[in-house]
Amino acid sequence: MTDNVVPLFKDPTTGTYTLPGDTPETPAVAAPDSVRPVRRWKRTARSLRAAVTSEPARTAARLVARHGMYVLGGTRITAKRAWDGRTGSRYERMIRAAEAAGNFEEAKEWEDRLTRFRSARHHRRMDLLKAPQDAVKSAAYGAGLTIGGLLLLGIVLAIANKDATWILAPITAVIEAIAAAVHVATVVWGPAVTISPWLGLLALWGVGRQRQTAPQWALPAQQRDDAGAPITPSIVVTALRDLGIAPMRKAIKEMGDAGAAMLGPIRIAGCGVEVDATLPSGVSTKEVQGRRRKLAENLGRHEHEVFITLPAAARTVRLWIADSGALDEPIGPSPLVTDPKAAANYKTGKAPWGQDLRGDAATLSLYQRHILATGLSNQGKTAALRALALWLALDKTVEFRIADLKGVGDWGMFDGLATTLIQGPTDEHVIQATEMVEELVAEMERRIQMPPGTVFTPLIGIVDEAQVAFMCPAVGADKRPYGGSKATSRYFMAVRKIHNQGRAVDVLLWEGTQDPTDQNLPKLVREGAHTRISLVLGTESQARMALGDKAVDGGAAPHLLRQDLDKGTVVVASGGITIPAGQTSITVRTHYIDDEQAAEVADRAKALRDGITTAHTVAAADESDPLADILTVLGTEARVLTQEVLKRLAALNGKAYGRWSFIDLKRVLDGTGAEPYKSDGRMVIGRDRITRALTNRPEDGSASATK
Ligand SMILES: Nc1ncnc2c1ncn2[C@@H]1O[C@H](COP(=O)(O)OP(=O)(O)OP(=O)(O)O)[C@@H](O)[C@H]1O
Repeated sequence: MTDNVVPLFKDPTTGTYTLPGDTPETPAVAAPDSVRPVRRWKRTARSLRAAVTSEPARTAARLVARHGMYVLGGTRITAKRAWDGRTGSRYERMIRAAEAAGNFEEAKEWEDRLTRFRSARHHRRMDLLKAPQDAVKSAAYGAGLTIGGLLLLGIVLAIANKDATWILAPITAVIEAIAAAVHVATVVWGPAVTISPWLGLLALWGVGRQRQTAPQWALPAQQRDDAGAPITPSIVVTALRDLGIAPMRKAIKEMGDAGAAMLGPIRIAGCGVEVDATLPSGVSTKEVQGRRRKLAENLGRHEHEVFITLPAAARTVRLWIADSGALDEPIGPSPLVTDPKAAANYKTGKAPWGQDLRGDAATLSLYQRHILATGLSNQGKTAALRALALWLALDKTVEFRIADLKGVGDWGMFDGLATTLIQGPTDEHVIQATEMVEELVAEMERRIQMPPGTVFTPLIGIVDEAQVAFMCPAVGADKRPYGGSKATSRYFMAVRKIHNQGRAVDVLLWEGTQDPTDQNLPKLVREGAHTRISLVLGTESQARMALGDKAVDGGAAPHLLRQDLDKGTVVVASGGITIPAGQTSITVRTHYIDDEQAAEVADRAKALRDGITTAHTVAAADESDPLADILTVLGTEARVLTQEVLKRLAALNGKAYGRWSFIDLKRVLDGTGAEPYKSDGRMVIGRDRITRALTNRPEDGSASATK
């Protein structure tokens, strides 16, 4: 019950109402007088508090504090400047700053300057001792010369006017001028004495305002919110000072205003700025890297908007700080989509893949490099890998064999472009993918045995969702498992062989894999790739698996990308991309090529090639039908060179035809009426003849290659 409510009680006998403590003889004393002041006090305090904490009052308080602090700060700065100008304290401060930054050479230079300043000051002071005599002498000479000069002028005027009174006229004029000046001064003096302190105050306020000496809380609302504010040297130094690294804080405090000497120039770099900071001795680059979030917050940015890398210079961190929100803006479409004439060259070209953080085009060379692309699910791994394949497909010499172990059609546009396209997630698909990779091994071994100097066409094997293969429990008839990472594991061993020897003969493997662990992405496989790409990952240990220790120690941090927000942003460690000196990786925002656009680019790539027939399974060697397979590989062409037929047969079924030569081709075609013949001086096989031979073949004539 509150103090304002007084309970009444009904007397059952009289029916009247009484106050508590009322008796007929002693009426209840009215509420004590003391109650009232207490209530009033409370009310007054409450309204006072409301008035003081109201927004207009706060704004007024801020205004007063702000301008007061400008004057105080301006006074402090002006006094300091005056003190600096008259003493050697500026030099001493620079010496301390250079020492704190560990730059002893610079400290020595400042010390020399201090010595020179002191000796010059000493000379000035000694000169000052003789100054009064000199001043008296100079005044006497000056007065004598002036009076003499004026007299001379008067004499000349007197002669000219033929009137002796002119002799003193110049002196009289000067005396009158001085009298007038004194009169003016006496009139002005009073107001000047009144106004000058205010002018002085205004000047101090101006200095304080210019140097922003008011505390943050005293600023107007729109200036108080410094999130996304432009980056200045003072913001960077303050952010570093407040990182919570004691030696850094101490060193920067000692440096005072000279703290900005730690920084290189702040350069515009794409949608942000870049600045190198040389750390004071006793502070390691790793410590700064480990406090990325705090640094970002101190800079008024989100964590993902600040990147810390290590440039070539020792004890230096390179900060790239995005303009606020700029990283959330999409980058433009891929040149592959916008330029219908885009071309590719496997050996000399670079895939136009995206933009680095500086906003420069990021291009990747795919020449003789195995690729590993890793990331959490649904973050753009397939799209990033596919964009590379689409560019490379525009070089018609490149052959693709693809196994997509997710199989929802992400690689469907390669049907009619790749020679093999396996799509599906089951063990059966893994078995086929394994056989496809084993065929790549067979082709690689065949190429290795060719005479030195032989030029090979690029053969790219792609296994997307490769973790499915490593985790496959299926075991073959020979008791060898398809998955796993044992010495008997078929997929693992085939990948290892290609990693070890494929590069030199242009048999390359690109793998896309999800959420890496030691089980679904064995160490040896991770390290066999020359180009390692990572989208966002869950942990630093996964980042190490994806990109290697060296890249992560050098600042690569895919685990700090934002899941679902940074789709398509990759961290790349590769010799195929230009990485700034000293860095071990680079962050690239890739262009997104959606399924429809991918199909258009693939159609352009198909138009460069002669009707490729894509095999959707890997045929077993003992099931092959050479005549039918020859017809398949001829596609829509009327005649094809025998060498080309052999190549296509090997691609179609490496096990059956991988080691075939012209003799084998001739053997199966002898007596069929479709034997190789000469056209324009070169041996070819004709499509019509093969079709006829197949039509005329007796029912049991589908002899296999091995029969
Ligand atoms: N470069 C990009 N920019 C913007 N969004 C992208 C980019 N790449 C991919 N995405 C988006 O991410 C989605 C998933 O892409 P993608 O299928 O390539 O991911 P993934 O990592 O391969 O997925 P999964 O793990 O399921 O195979 C796409 O549908 C698209 O919306």
